[in-house]
Amino acid sequence: MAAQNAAVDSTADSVRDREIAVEQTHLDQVYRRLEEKIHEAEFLMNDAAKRGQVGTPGALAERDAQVFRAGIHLNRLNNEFEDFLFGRIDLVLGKDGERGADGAYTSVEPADDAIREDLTADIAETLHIGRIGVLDSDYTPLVIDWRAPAAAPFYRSTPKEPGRVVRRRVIRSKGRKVLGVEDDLMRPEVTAFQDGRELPAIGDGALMAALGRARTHSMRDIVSSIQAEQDLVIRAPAASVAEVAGGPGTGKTAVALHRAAYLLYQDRRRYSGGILIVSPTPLLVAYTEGVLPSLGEEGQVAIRALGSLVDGAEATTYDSPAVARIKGSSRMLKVLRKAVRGALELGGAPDRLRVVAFGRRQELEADELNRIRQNVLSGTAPVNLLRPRARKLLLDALYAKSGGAGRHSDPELAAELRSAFDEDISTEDAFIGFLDAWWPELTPRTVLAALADERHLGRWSRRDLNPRETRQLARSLRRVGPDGKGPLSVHDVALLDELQLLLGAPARPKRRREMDPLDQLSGLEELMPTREETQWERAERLSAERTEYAHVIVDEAQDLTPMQWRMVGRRGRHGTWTVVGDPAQSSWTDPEEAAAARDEALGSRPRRRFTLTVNYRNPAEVAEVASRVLRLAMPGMEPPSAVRSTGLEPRFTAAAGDLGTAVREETRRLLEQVDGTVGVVVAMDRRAEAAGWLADLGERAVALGSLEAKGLEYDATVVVSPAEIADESPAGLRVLYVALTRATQQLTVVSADRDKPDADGVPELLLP
Ligand SMILES: Nc1ncnc2c1ncn2[C@@H]1O[C@H](COP(=O)(O)OP(=O)(O)OP(=O)(O)O)[C@@H](O)[C@H]1O
Repeated sequence: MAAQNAAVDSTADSVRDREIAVEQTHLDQVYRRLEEKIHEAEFLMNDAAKRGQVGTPGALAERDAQVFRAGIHLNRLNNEFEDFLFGRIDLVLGKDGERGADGAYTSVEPADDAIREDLTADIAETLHIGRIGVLDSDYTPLVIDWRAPAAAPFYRSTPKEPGRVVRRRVIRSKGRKVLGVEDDLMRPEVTAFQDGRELPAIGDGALMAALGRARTHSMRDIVSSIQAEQDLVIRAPAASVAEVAGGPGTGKTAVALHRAAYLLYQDRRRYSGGILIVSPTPLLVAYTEGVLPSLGEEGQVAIRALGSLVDGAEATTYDSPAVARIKGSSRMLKVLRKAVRGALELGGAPDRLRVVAFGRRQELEADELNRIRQNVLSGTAPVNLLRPRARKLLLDALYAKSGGAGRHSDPELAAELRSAFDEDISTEDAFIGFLDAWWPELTPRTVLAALADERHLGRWSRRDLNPRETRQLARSLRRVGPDGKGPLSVHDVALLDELQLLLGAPARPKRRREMDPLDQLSGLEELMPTREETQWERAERLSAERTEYAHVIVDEAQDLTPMQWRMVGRRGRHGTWTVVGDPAQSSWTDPEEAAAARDEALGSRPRRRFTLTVNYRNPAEVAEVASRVLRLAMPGMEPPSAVRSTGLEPRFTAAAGDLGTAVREETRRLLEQVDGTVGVVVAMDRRAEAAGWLADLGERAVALGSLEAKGLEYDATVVVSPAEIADESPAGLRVLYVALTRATQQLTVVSADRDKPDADGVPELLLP
């Protein structure tokens, strides 16, 4: 019997080896073609460099453009050289037998006679799928870009709805070497033939192999194993708003990133306006940053944390939940509106204006000045932009007092007199000094600093915040210092953005440019690089200055506060949107207020809703423990179904003495058991302490505050004192749900006394 099994194994091995060799031959052919293309690009670069020596402005511009294009080309090819061919589908003949622009048959359904009555069929087409498309010199497709319509069956086909696909294959390769293949049969009942030989099926499927891999500190793309329900979202038309809901681990972040790459592929011109991906934390940005380059997309997509959305501001701290709740609430809008007006009067605004006009002293008293200020402020324009109007009304009032208005009946002479008067006064030092103090140019940071004074804030917030909230808010803003340049919190950044809008951009001094002969040619300026700036620098500068995007993708959307929705909304006023989130993971306490702000940001655009239902991250054993908290946090809400099981039950331990020692021990144990990362999730207040606990355990172990764990995942996690996390804020149970759903393999829960663990160490909150 053993001998018979060995024979079967060796036959299987030889079929596998043969299939690997088949794919290797194809990959070799693709690399040969890629090398040819790289030579072409290099030739372009050299040719362009030669033109540069000619030196006329036209030749210079052409050179720049060519170098730019060839550079991108080369860069993409080099980047995608690693592991770029990952899939293959074998298909039977399509219904109409027609081919599309990429050379592949277009029909999704099989021809009537494609599968014979005896359930045999011939493979009519084999397509290889990769990160970019590669055509052979005769334009036959060697590799189809994963985003091309012809690649859709690779993702969409299921045994239930196979379409033309008989076999789907995932190819694993490293560099130029094919390492393995994993096949799924979409029509297991059919025996298919290719070149007279029966089509074999190898391996246990690619998805499980991908899910079981150890995690590092960077997210991987899922391009070789996107599932059908995810593919529907990735390829959804971008006409309006795609709203994607799904529990933890259903691939929302992965889908959002792949969608960005897909949209760019579909319509690069339309999305030249840029795609913005908004992430809740810098940790999640760092975690996901590598995915788009691995999909061949860089440059057009900006991934920004909520705390880095405003240029020149970078959030480095977190507010307590109570303060976050105040700063995030839409009530702040009214407070800020009053603050920008009120801030004008701070800094010792003079209560009298004295100037000399036409040789006589003119004065405006406090009540007149006040009337003028109120009159100007009755306008809705941003406060800094109202300054010219304030100046004009001051001059009007002074002119009226001077009696100049009645001096000439001739309108022309009267106008001349008035203009001489205005010029006389507005160049006077006393007037200039007065205006600067009485209507200062405000910056968002100075107003934010002004809010830190409880007396001032009390005046502006009287109707909208209670005295306790006012005190808490003022105290928290003291951190930003008198000039507003101190450390900012994530929620401060949304306030700064709102203030920027309410104040209007302060007039920036224009950058001086050297004289350029091309400046005389109208219209060319936009096309031509200036002397001080290369095309590359210019592209970088434009993307840094960009504040509006063609498409905005919001990840972890359930967490945006109303003020953050306003900030993000402004960045996609004219764009289309993809919004992904899970209400059960929301750390925001007032979901209705946030929903209203979200509706306002998304406007009346039609919405398409999608739901993702399968948890690819957590083993069933971990998901079951997390679902106990979901029941408490969101009664009636169904968790997604976990796709795999490890047989490893989560471990519960009650810290007998020092909590730190227990956590350290558990972390050390897990580090021995998994190859990848271990995340230790603690209440926000314990972050620094927890970092100390893990100090010498190496880079694979990371301590995180509960809010920082958003969107991340680790091979194993240690969740420390569930009760402490749950008690942190009114949304604490949902935050705990997030913490419990980070593990891809193992979960350990360490309880403290307040968790009231039972005899087995299971904390009260996690009892079945
Ligand atoms: N089709 C897939 N093939 C392979 N891996 C997948 C697939 N879909 C999701 N994953 C993996 O599952 C994990 C969870 O994905 P992701 O982080 O995108 O989920 P999420 O819905 O954003 O989770 P959360 O709401 O908890 O942040 C990741 O490791 C991701 O790579």
